[in-house]
Amino acid sequence: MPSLHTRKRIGVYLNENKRRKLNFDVFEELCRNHGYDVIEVDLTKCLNSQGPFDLIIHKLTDLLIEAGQDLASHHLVQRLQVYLDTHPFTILLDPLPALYTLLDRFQSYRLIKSLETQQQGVSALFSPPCVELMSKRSDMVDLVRDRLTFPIICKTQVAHGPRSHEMSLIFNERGLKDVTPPCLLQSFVNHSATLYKIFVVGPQHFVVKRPSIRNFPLGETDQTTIFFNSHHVSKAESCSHLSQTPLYPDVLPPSDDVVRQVVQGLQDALGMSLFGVDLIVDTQSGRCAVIDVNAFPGYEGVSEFFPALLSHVDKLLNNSKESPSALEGSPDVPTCEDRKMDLRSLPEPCKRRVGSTSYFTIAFSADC
Ligand SMILES: O=P(O)(O)O[C@@H]1[C@@H](OP(=O)(O)O)[C@H](OP(=O)(O)O)[C@H](O)[C@H](OP(=O)(O)O)[C@H]1OP(=O)(O)O
Ligand SMILES: Nc1ncnc2c1ncn2[C@@H]1O[C@H](COP(=O)(O)OP(=O)(O)O)[C@@H](O)[C@H]1O
Ligand SMILES: [Mg+2]
Repeated sequence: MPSLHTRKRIGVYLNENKRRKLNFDVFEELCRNHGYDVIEVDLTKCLNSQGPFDLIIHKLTDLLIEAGQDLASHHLVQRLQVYLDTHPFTILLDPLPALYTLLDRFQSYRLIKSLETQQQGVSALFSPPCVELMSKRSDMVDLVRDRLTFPIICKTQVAHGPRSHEMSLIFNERGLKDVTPPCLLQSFVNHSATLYKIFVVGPQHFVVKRPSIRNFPLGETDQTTIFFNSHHVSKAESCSHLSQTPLYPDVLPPSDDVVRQVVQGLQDALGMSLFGVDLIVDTQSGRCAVIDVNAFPGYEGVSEFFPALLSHVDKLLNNSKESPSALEGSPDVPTCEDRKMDLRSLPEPCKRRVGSTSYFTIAFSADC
């Protein structure tokens, strides 16, 4: 007789640092008081024995980066992928393909650029011109002359991880010797040291004002390259020398329409619920530049984060038709044993039907 879990089950995968910064235990308690079971997901162990999961909230970015260099991390990600492939009703916040896009600034900016081109009429939104540099190519100066304007901001291609916030401001062609490919060069947009962070939680979003980088004279100057860490500039408590500014007139925040347009465009393109967008307002034109998109940011300054997240999780779980908790243990749902075959021996995923649900039995060489 299949075991029926009456309470829906939420898996959580966050590293200790993130869990502590968010004080996520409070959210988990909120969920339990709301009738959910909350389970910390351990990717080093078989997920079937920890599941079933109706929904998994995660920030896997560290592991996704490590999985590119380390087989053990790769297997952990693969274990989750096999679980998701064999439990199609488990909701993942947020889908892995979207996270891979946001890990690479080249891909992120191509996506932001596509949002800009989708606009009708006078575009209120734009993505500052940028150049992707895989190496210090011989035509780099010509590329910059052709596509960018000084000052230029240089960002690593990889958007996450310890070195991903090390940046530089370049003020002339001589300064281009300081670039560190693979990197993205982007025209700097004067925005009077004011950054607007849009924090998205499902259907809701919250705008938080943050310090940023002061204005510079446009065009080439003799200023030598400035190296900085963005986490010293745009945190709520940052007071970097780059943010020390003469008294700028108050920068008008982006309009609600523009914010909604950015959020909707990114949600449609990425299919994500938990992300942050960095917006700056061009001091000259008043247009909004989208300069960064982050998966599962810190939501600092958003006091409504937990209630908004619980409300979103509620909607997702109450709208989901079948629940893996209800189906788990059904004779036809593949168990851990079914999958302990060698990946190489199975030419195609085997498809099984359980009622209206198709389950795939995917061979997996490691313990599931
Ligand atoms: O430093 P936090 O906690 O405020 O959050 C970081 C975010 O700062 P923000 O909340 O936007 O001010 C931060 O946003 P920025 O990159 O600073 O725009 C990132 O989202 C960062 O995640 P990751 O390390 O790039 O995966 C976030 O780091 P994690 O919290 O995910 O480690
Ligand atoms: N094109 C730009 N013009 C002006 N300032 C920028 C631009 N791009 C980034 N910045 C500044 O640099 C900071 C970090 O850039 P961002 O792309 O958000 O990187 P990170 O992923 O480190 O947050 C921003 O918060 C903003 O202050
Ligand atoms: Mg940012």
